[in-house]
Amino acid sequence: MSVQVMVNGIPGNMGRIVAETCVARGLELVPYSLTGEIIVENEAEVAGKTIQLLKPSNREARIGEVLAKYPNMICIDYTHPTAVNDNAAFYVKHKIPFVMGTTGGDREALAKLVADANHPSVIAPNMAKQIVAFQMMIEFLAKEFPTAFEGYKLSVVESHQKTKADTSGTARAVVGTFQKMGFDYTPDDIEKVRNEKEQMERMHVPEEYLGGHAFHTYSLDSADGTVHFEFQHNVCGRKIYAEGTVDAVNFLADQIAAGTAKPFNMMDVLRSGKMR
Ligand SMILES: NC(=O)C1=CN([C@@H]2O[C@H](COP(=O)(O)OP(=O)(O)OC[C@H]3O[C@@H](n4cnc5c(N)ncnc54)[C@H](OP(=O)(O)O)[C@@H]3O)[C@@H](O)[C@H]2O)C=CC1
Ligand SMILES: O=C(O)C1=N[C@H](C(=O)O)C[C@H](O)C1
Repeated sequence: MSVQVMVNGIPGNMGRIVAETCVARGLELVPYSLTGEIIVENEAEVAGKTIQLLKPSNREARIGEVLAKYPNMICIDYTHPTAVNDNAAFYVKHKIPFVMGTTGGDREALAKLVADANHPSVIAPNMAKQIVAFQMMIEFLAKEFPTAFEGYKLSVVESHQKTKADTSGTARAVVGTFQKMGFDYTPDDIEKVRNEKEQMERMHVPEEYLGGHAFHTYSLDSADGTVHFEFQHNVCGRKIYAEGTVDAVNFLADQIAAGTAKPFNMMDVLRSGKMR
């Protein structure tokens, strides 16, 4: 039996591509989606299906009908940083397993919510396999060689499409790991580039990807300026995250079937060998 998924955040950019990727990889797309209050339409055409859009104001009244038809569905959330905690509380309340790709919100409260309920979930600010591997590499550095870059100066710059609502959740998470190495640097210090001219001229974002890209550079410089390290991940488009999201859904479905589901992150998914 194929896994049933409700993709929330349609008709947004990630919602659309994730829904298409779910269908392409053989998952059953549930024809409902949680959306924002200001969306005027009640339906959207995605992946060859008509998707009914449920707003924060009517989702409580409608979710019973959705769960009656799709009792085993898994939700995928690509909505808005302001919706993260509220949506997660909704999934926990209705006992719906979920994969949360949306960044921002109160991440500590989110982690506490799922931990207290031992709720089946995968939460991560980045679903791209190779970026998750990079995050694990930096975690390894922090654990095994925390003083390797002692005295160095950290700087982080990220560029995303100008419509992005928040600072990169990935950069925030990586900065959290650098903090474990003693760097006096906070997520507020991350430099955001949202000006398209600067994105092309300084960050070298190809023009055709101004509407969807994620460029990150983490620089480490020795105190005397003679040594420079640079870690960079530059993604054009969004396909890589959509593929990782489907991997996360399949992983979570396996855990549920085995009776071992609990809160996970993408590092757990990568470790499982389930990422394509
Ligand atoms: N984990 C990962 O690998 C990745 C994470 N992301 C994250 O995913 C999120 C979405 O990105 P993106 O698709 O580009 O953003 P978009 O703005 O294109 O789409 C977001 C959609 O969510 C809707 N929305 C707003 N509020 C709610 C709500 N309360 N409930 C449900 N839907 C709502 C928006 O509607 P409206 O326009 O009316 O507000 C919009 O349709 C961001 O946080 C982004 O950082 C993105 C890529 C990869
Ligand atoms: O909004 C995006 O586009 C992205 N959001 C995620 C983040 O904030 O880290 C992941 C990736 O950078 C794309």
